Amino acid sequence: MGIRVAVVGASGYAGGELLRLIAGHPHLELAVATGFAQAGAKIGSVHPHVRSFRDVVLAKTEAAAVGDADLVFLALPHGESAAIAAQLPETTKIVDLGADFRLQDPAAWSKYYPGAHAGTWTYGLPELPGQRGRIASATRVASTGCYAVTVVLALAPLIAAGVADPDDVVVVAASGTSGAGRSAKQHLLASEVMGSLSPYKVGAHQHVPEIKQASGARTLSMTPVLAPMPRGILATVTAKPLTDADPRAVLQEAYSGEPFVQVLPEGQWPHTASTFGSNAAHLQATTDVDSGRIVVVSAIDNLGKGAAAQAVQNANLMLGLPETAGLAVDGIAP
Ligand SMILES: NC(=O)C1=CN([C@@H]2O[C@H](COP(=O)(O)OP(=O)(O)OC[C@H]3O[C@@H](n4cnc5c(N)ncnc54)[C@H](OP(=O)(O)O)[C@@H]3O)[C@@H](O)[C@H]2O)C=CC1
Ligand SMILES: CC(=O)N[C@@H](CCC(=O)OP(=O)(O)O)C(=O)O
Repeated sequence: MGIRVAVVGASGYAGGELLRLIAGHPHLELAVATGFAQAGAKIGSVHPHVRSFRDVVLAKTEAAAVGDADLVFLALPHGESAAIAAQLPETTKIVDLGADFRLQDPAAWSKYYPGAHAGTWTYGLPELPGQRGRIASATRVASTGCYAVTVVLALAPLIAAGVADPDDVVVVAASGTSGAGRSAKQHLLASEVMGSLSPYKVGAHQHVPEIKQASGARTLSMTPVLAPMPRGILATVTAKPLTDADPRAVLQEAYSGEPFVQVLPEGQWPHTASTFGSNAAHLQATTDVDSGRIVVVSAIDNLGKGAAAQAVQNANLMLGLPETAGLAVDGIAP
């Protein structure tokens, strides 16, 4: 028998990807899946691509539904995780995919999110120095934001090495539409998105404080762009150099033993499609010949390394399983 896990918020995009990963995981078993408006529906009607659980009925999202699951994935809208988490036994392991417990600074929370700051859990990015061990011994882990993981992987080693100026970082990052969740929104209609790129939350994105907290950046401008594709994030991160070190060599050294983070061969630049369906992050770096700025391009699948696969990676560590269990390093292309 496998380790019993619950997916709370299973009817959403991140929840659906969690179900797909659990179905193929060698050690995990689905104990229960819940929905909110879609409670009572069969998984087969909500996520037709997840055949393995097609006859499982979504329970109502409430703490009681979780029962005796060993680990709970929370894939709920921001602000909804704390109430459920507070009702679960302290021994129940939880991985939260939402933002509720990511930030250390309550003032940073209040600047970008409604409601009171719920608290701070262990930050779920194993590739940060020392973080893998902290996650392995934690019972509560806050998985990273999708833009945050894309940018932090590109930036943190360069700031830690004193190579990039933490006070001069500029990010432009494009995301597929699934990053905005599944609920109907006018700006996500096919007629608004198809054949068009559009910036949004310009000058005020909620992941900026998370990126600063996790990467060591102090001043950062980020412009998100909605891209006409279902999945994927491609971030271009530029920073003022503080030394003449080769940024690519710094990233290569930082990630040489990492199973999921790959600095691509010289001359190859990341494509979002190469990461689809996987927990991979692809990076490439150079120095801009005109401005002298460091340029790093980083690509992930927002539902993979940006959400569900990252959450499973954290769960694997918390459960003492092989970190890579049930996760793909190879994407789907074209
Ligand atoms: N999409 C992404 O790329 C990423 C998402 N995340 C985070 O994961 C979480 C889920 O995101 P995503 O799957 O995209 O969102 P969706 O909008 O696709 O799904 C939201 C889920 O929450 C349920 N829900 C909606 N309203 C409530 C409510 N008031 N109380 C309880 N449950 C509710 C929905 O149930 P129902 O449909 O049955 O009403 C659904 O299961 C969010 O915190 C998001 O920020 C993190 C990283 C990336
Ligand atoms: C395209 C799009 O709208 N993306 C969302 C990503 C939000 C999200 O999912 O936030 P977390 O990763 O913090 O949970 C946005 O930019 O707000």
